[in-house]
Amino acid sequence: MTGDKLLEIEDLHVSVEGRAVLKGVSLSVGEGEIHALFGPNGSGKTTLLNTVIGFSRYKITRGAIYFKGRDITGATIDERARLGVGISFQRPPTIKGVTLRSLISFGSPNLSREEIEKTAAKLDAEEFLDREINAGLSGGEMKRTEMLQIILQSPELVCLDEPESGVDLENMALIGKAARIALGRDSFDGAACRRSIKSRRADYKSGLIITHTGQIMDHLYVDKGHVLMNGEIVCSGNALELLGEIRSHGYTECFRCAGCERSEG
Ligand SMILES: Nc1ncnc2c1ncn2[C@@H]1O[C@H](COP(=O)(O)OP(=O)(O)OP(=O)(O)O)[C@@H](O)[C@H]1O
Repeated sequence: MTGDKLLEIEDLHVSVEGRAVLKGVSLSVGEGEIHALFGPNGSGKTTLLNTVIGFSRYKITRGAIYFKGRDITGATIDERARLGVGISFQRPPTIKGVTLRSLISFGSPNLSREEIEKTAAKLDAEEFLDREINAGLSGGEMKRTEMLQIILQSPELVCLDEPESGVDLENMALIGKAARIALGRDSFDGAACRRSIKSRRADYKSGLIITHTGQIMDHLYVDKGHVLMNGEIVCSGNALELLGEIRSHGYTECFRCAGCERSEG
């Protein structure tokens, strides 16, 4: 374990409903780094994020997860949230009888009403604060409320599961800005941009982002990418290069390439 690693995943095997989904994933995210996760449908990307978050239905059968040097493999979802792990879901659930405002206040009791409303207004999400969580919201509206929650929660590790899904092109710029803010790269008033790169870096949060289209990468510099296939990371490297390869040759080529490397190694 090195001091600058925020998240370290070692040989992670995970089963969901008795089915082995992750089969030996190892990955580490340094402090202030953003990593992208690519992979075909059903390869295990959401399973990986939800396991890091700590949902109990994802059973870790082998391996370990460390956060800030601490073994959190057996920690509950609440303990992990308190330590600084946060997520914006791909398909957030509808929660009847609970308003978004009360959920935010429950998770972050120190936030003032004004702070919540000001941030919601910036994300064009004010009108959703007093509605039941995600009830009747469009895909894009849900993403805005998810980004609102993660900005206000301000976790040290920001996990985003397909932030662009269901978002139109105009709103994508807003989601991109919200992602930059959640990751400590920007602020609503632009103040962050006026500081030196060195002083800004101190505010950087770490991120693990699932993306199919890579659209979020038009708005955010991603340090590293990983391709997950059939529950294993088959390739890691420069995120933009990987995305380019996937766009040009598809995942079949990743699988073939990984097979070559294994037989060569
Ligand atoms: N609760 C569950 N019960 C049974 N199988 C599950 C459950 N959750 C996930 N799986 C299975 O685990 C596999 C991986 O699913 P996961 O959602 O992690 O994939 P993904 O890479 O995120 O896919 P996508 O790109 O389509 O979102 C899939 O085959 C899925 O059907």
